[in-house]
Amino acid sequence: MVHHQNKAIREGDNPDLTAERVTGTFDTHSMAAQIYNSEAHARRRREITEIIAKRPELHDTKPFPFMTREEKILESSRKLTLITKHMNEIIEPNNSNEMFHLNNEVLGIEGHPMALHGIMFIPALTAQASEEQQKKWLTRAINREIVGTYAQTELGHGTNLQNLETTATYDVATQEFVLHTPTITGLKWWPGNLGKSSNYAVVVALMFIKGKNYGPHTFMVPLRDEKTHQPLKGITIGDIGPKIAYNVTDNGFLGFDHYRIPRTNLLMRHTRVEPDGTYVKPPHAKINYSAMVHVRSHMITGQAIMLSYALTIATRYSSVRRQGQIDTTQPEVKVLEYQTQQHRLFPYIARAYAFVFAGAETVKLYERVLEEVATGNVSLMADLHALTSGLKSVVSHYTAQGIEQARMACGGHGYSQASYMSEIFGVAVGGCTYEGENMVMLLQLARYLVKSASLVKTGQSSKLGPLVAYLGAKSDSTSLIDRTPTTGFAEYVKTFQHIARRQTLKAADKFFGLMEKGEKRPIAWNKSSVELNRASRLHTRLYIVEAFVRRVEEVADPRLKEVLTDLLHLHVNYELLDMSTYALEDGFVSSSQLDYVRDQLYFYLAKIRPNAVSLVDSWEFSDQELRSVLGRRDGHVYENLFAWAKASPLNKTDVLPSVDKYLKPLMESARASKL
Ligand SMILES: CCCCCCCCCCCCCCCCCCC/C=C/C(=O)SCCNC(=O)CCNC(=O)[C@H](O)C(C)(C)COP(=O)(O)OP(=O)(O)OC[C@H]1O[C@@H](n2cnc3c(N)ncnc32)[C@H](O)[C@@H]1OP(=O)(O)O
Ligand SMILES: Cc1cc2nc3c(=O)[nH]c(=O)nc-3n(C[C@H](O)[C@H](O)[C@H](O)COP(=O)(O)OP(=O)(O)OC[C@H]3O[C@@H](n4cnc5c(N)ncnc54)[C@H](O)[C@@H]3O)c2cc1C
Repeated sequence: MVHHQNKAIREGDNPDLTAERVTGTFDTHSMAAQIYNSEAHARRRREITEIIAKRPELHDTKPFPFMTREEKILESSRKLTLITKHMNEIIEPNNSNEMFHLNNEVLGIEGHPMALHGIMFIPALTAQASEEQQKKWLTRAINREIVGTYAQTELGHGTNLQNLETTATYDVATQEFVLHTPTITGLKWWPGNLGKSSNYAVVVALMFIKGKNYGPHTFMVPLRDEKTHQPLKGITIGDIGPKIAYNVTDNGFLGFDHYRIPRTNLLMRHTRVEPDGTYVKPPHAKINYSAMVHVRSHMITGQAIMLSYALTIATRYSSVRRQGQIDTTQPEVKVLEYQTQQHRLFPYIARAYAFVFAGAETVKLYERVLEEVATGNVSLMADLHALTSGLKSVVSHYTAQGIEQARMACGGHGYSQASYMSEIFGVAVGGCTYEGENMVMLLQLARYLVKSASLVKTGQSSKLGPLVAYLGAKSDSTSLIDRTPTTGFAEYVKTFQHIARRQTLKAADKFFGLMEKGEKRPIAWNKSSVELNRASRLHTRLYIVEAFVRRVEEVADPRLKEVLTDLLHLHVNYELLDMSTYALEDGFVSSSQLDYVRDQLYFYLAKIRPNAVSLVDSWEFSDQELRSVLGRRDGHVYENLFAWAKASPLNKTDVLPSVDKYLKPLMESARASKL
């Protein structure tokens, strides 16, 4: 067997796809180590994939699109039970990265009965429960003796947490909190796995002590009997019905009727209520929002992975799909040869890499903040909140757009559920809403930016944090892109900094100006909010570019460095063109400079072309994980599309009951009336 740089090559594959892999200039295992941020993790992913490949009981019994929701939940529970039983044979104990991969392979992205247990319930208990409480609940949760979720959002309120309606009123006499849902709109609504699976939840409720509202607090609440799984008395609970996607997760509703829990079920790591009702406040007012920050920090990587699923499917398929000619004297080309197809896919391949690099930095910062907060140091919480608010919004927005572009790049077959594109899109686009609606979270970042702008305007730039230090720097008068003989990334970064700084200062000026004219602060804020959110997006996109630059600078392997540098070139040119209005409006970049940027973009589309398949193969998704007929590693698309269609439940019989019952009589009566 010939040794190839692209490790996805196998004998018997579609030769069109093999031809693409042979042109790859770098080792895909080494690139996987960049993507997954360590050689060891990339290797472990492959090992886990191999273990699963050898265990048919962990495979899907039929394609997900052919199952009903009930069947999917049953199938997912079956596999969840198996992986729980055999967890220690497959992954390292308590390794959340390995667990994430195991879940994606075996259970898939549509969710499962313990999705929220791992991503929010355990993190909430870890960060917010006292040691004593952790002894009582956390070990049981980790052992899966109990199943939990995070119940915050209500029918009437998701964004505005101060106006939640669920109350937890302290009863000094019994030392209990009384949980109550006063109205329909106060029903908890949306929490994942609340509907049918969980028997506990970390519930967010407004805490009242002696008539005073202390705002949202988190409580550990038993919901269902541990033996019978029946709802406990005082609890109304159920599933909210099918959603756009993510339907294996039973998002639920929950109401309380004067439901009592002990005082000690308030999560008390940072906040306390003494038996007599004395309130001990936390070191930071938002410390109990940590489970949200946990998801926001990790979902950047999750989104990058879902974008790459779609790009892997579309890029592989574009290498085996032949349609039309470029040179009419030549045979039909692979659709990947079209510049429009490359322009549709390659900038998103670059974005997916940019997002995963930014995601790794975010998780690192999150872990640092988590450690510091545990020792009482809350100084970085605001920075982390601002960064994750911006990143979750920008990354989920472009991920959804990229997946939709990838779907359209697959033509008609992209519209078939055999592509799995609609599910990937549906799951990913949820990220624009959950963990804070994107506009709302951009406005959270904007608060931080406006404070920073105010420091700049009052001559206190030295106080700016590292993420916003550029706001205090002076711009060159014009961009130096194409004005220096060796235009490099530094000129692009300075241009993005200029654009983000100008928009931030302009939006802040608008806001401050309105207040100077007498507008009340919240009115001035609302009237400036579109401009403020533009600033947040530009700031975040600058951060993503910088994270990409930092990573490329670190890479030692020259072959990897070269292709990642190509991708970075593509990224900065594409991004600049995409935000060119901002660059042009104050003349910082001229139209002739933009022509250069455009030429560079086309140059790098062509340069990346031979590496396109290797760049998506490097994410090392198995066929089981991708669940897409179009995205198959071996490229044998057509025969498998036919097999997939034949397996459709509708094809079990030649004549459907609907035909017997309605269409046949209809046609017969139409024929009869003609006689
Ligand atoms: C397990 C690990 C695996 C590792 C492997 C890696 C792989 C990748 C993992 C992939 C993960 C994919 C996950 C997909 C799973 C899908 C599951 C979906 C689950 C969804 C769950 C939910 O949606 S839970 C509900 C979420 N809800 C929200 O987000 C609500 C949004 N609203 C808010 O957050 C708040 O209301 C608010 C922030 C908008 C306002 O809060 P509040 O009203 O209290 O604010 P104030 O106006 O009083 O104060 C503002 C002030 O507070 C500061 N602040 C706010 N939040 C924070 C914070 N968290 N930290 C620090 N500071 C904060 C804010 O900055 C303001 O400060 P000022 O100084 O006043 O400006
Ligand atoms: C797939 C999925 C899973 C979820 N899982 C959970 C879970 O496990 N647990 C849980 O508790 N919740 C969960 N949620 C709920 C989710 O967190 C909320 O839906 C989300 O925070 C948005 O809140 P909302 O629905 O109240 O939107 P709204 O706030 O009603 O948003 C509607 C519109 O109003 C705008 N808007 C609202 N407030 C402002 C403002 N202040 N300024 C400007 N514009 C504003 C928004 O931008 C948006 O355009 C989930 C949601 C989804 C879709």
